[in-house]
Amino acid sequence: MTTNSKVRVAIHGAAGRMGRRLIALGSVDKELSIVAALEGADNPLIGQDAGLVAGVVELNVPFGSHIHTAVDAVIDFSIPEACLSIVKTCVEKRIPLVVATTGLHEEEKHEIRRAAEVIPIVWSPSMSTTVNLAMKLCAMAGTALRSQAAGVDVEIIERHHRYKEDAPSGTALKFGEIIAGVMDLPEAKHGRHGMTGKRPSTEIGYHAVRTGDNPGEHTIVFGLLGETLEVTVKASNRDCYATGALSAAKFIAGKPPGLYSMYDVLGL
Ligand SMILES: NC(=O)C1=CN([C@@H]2O[C@H](COP(=O)(O)OP(=O)(O)OC[C@H]3O[C@@H](n4cnc5c(N)ncnc54)[C@H](OP(=O)(O)O)[C@@H]3O)[C@@H](O)[C@H]2O)C=CC1
Ligand SMILES: O=C(O)C1=N[C@H](C(=O)O)C[C@H](O)C1
Repeated sequence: MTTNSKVRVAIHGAAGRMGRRLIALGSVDKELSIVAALEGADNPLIGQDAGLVAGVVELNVPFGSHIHTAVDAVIDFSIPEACLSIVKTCVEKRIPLVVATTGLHEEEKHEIRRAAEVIPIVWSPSMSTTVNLAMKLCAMAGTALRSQAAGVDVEIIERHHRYKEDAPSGTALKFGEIIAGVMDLPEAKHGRHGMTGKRPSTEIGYHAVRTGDNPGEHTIVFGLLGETLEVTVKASNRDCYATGALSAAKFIAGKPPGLYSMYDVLGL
């Protein structure tokens, strides 16, 4: 299934911010080889060498819009519509897949779950080790604090670069889902404005900040009366997501069909 025991990886959304870091870091990873760099058919970089565009050596891998070679895993960092299209391709070709794209609607998420009945998929809104560890810590905090007599207010604040198109981040929503599950907080409140009234005890508040080139920060606030716990995790560049996704590709190649998380990849 692999050539010279290297995992053959295709990057989908390869010319994007994340795609370029995946090409750059993947090109120096001895355990894998980047064999395809996929973009939309009308992308102006089609035909150009992915390594040169990513700022590393020539890889002899031109940007293209279809998979023409043997591939052990695809990594997707694109946009929701394109993500669903590569999910379909991977199902047809029975290729293991890593899904990192966020901003998916419920129906699109449902398609990913259905695809995982046929192919193995790692699906996570954050490939970062410290973000996934912070999720574990927040599950622990939520469990420990859920029966506080005076109540606990959970607010999630995320900061990202000005180019980000979805809000709140997929990671913020995942933090919320995990905490809602352990603390039984069924309502989501996205920002506040005007005469909002007293804060209900049943909600999680989400706040999305968009500034400059921030590669991603999340702060989860557990507010009690008299004291506050905050869990903060910050990326200083995108390589934490790229290295996590490359590890996920190595993990998923050759696995049986099913839905896997970064907890599985990282052994958390
Ligand atoms: N799970 C995680 O750890 C992380 C997830 N993300 C998520 O990954 C996604 C991408 O982020 P980022 O790299 O910053 O975004 P970019 O906009 O920089 O990259 C997206 C890329 O996808 C390309 N694309 C558009 N249509 C298609 C298509 N039909 N087929 C193939 N490629 C296509 C875009 O091309 P074009 O410019 O021509 O439209 C672009 O190059 C976002 O959803 C983001 O939230 C980001 C970081 C970490
Ligand atoms: O768009 C980004 O940049 C990021 N998106 C992901 C998300 O929405 O959670 C992960 C990371 O925070 C960077």
